[in-house]
Amino acid sequence: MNVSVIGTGYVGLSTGVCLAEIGHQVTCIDIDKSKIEKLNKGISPIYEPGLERFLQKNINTKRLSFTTCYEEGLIGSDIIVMTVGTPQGPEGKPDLSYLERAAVDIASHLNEDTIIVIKSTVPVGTNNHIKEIIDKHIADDIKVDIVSNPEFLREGSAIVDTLKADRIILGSNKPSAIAKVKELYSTLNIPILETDISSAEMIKYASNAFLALKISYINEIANLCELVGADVMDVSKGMGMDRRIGESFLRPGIGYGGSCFPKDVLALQHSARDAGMTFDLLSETMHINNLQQLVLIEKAKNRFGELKDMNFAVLGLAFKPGTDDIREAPSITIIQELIKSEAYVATFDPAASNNMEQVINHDNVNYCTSLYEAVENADALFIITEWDEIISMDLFQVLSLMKQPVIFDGRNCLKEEQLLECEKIEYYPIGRPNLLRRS
Ligand SMILES: NC(=O)C1=CN([C@@H]2O[C@H](COP(=O)(O)OP(=O)(O)OC[C@H]3O[C@@H](n4cnc5c(N)ncnc54)[C@H](O)[C@@H]3O)[C@@H](O)[C@H]2O)C=CC1
Ligand SMILES: O=C(O)[C@H]1O[C@H](OP(=O)(O)OP(=O)(O)OC[C@H]2O[C@@H](n3ccc(=O)[nH]c3=O)[C@H](O)[C@@H]2O)[C@H](O)[C@@H](O)[C@@H]1O
Repeated sequence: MNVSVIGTGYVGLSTGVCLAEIGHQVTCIDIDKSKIEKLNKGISPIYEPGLERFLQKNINTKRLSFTTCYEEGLIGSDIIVMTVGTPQGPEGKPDLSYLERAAVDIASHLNEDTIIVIKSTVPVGTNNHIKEIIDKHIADDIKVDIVSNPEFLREGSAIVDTLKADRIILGSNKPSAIAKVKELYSTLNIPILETDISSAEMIKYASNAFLALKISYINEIANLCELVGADVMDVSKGMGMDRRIGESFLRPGIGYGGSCFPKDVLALQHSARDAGMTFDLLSETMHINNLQQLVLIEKAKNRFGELKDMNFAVLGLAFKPGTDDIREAPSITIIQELIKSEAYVATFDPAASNNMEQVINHDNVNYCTSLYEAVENADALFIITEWDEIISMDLFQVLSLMKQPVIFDGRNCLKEEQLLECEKIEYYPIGRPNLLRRS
């Protein structure tokens, strides 16, 4: 099939590359010239495991190409997949302007009937709104069907998640359009749920908000565990063994970040408010998450009192391992708090330092190219992102480089056996007993 993908961000690029990989002829369109120039050279503008290899392979086999030109990119397209961003707008309402602009661009260059699949995360009613825009701008004799097909991939595992998704949701009132989109995915053998457009749109928000809720729940349990002397890691494990609860998304930490959970929970709350409902569970989920991002700072203040003029190493900047994305990352809140306290910060991240430097460029913050450089002379170390490189660091070397052997582990990711071997360490995890060896 000939497929045009609109937008080459995390979703668009992963979708385009994977559709080419399973044999479709794919053209990706983006308005960002510099991205398209890079992509045409086989360079991925984002860090995503496995993506660049598939990108180069499919460019070489001529199944994948990139352009900034809608006219060229839409020629002969059987299906157009829209993946442009829907960032947080005023009062938490998603900003649909990128999607609306893309809809006008598609409609103005379309010269045959086609199916438009919307993958971007959008509130109920948006697919119909986009269809109205397209109908208004296309030639009278051309017909377009819309299929809502929300995306569930995670950053850091986007390729695997696309090729091995748990489910594909297809929402449409046109059986012929659904049949065609099913054909697009047929070789993947992924279970498909067919539904109406509104339910498909709601499934996306309901899923993301539920996962965010699960994280806030386990984080509150972690905070309670600290107060009553239980170990949240055992609690989480024990809960997860119940198949009705499930073990995933019960990892306690310093809160969720990323480009989607924060914005999607807020957007769902906004939709609820528009519909005359408050949905307090969502407000609580967000409130808990905001406080959780500050938990390590609180622990440091309890330990040291004033943080002024102290040196802190911050390991991990990305909102999760396996990505260079720092959108809404807890590291931003933590570094900003340290700056506010007039402390000095040395950071290390295997992929996200350049992105963070664009957001926080301050005299007190030093971006190091090695983990061991970042910890040198530190009064304490914050672990923010559980990258393999950080989990498997040489703890003895790290402690020997630090001024004081104090570690605040925001992801409970350091190995217990290794910690127990340390003669002198102060280790403060989340929701479990501290390890204090001061002798
Ligand atoms: N990032 C993720 O892991 C996931 C994101 N989503 C949703 O998918 C959508 C896209 O997210 P990301 O890929 O992260 O966004 P992104 O911000 O990484 O990429 C969006 C791309 O669209 C391009 N674009 C904007 N306007 C355009 C236009 N008129 N024509 C062509 N290209 C245009 C931008 O230049 C950019 O390259 C959002 O609605 C998001 O909520 C859904 C699941 C996962
Ligand atoms: O709509 C989206 O954009 C995507 O949002 C999330 O994916 P993503 O944000 O890439 O990453 P996750 O693995 O879900 O992690 C999100 C945040 O939650 C945190 N998290 C996750 C799991 C957990 O147990 N504990 C926890 O604190 C992570 O550290 C991270 O900050 C969803 O998992 C995807 O299904 C969805 O498609």
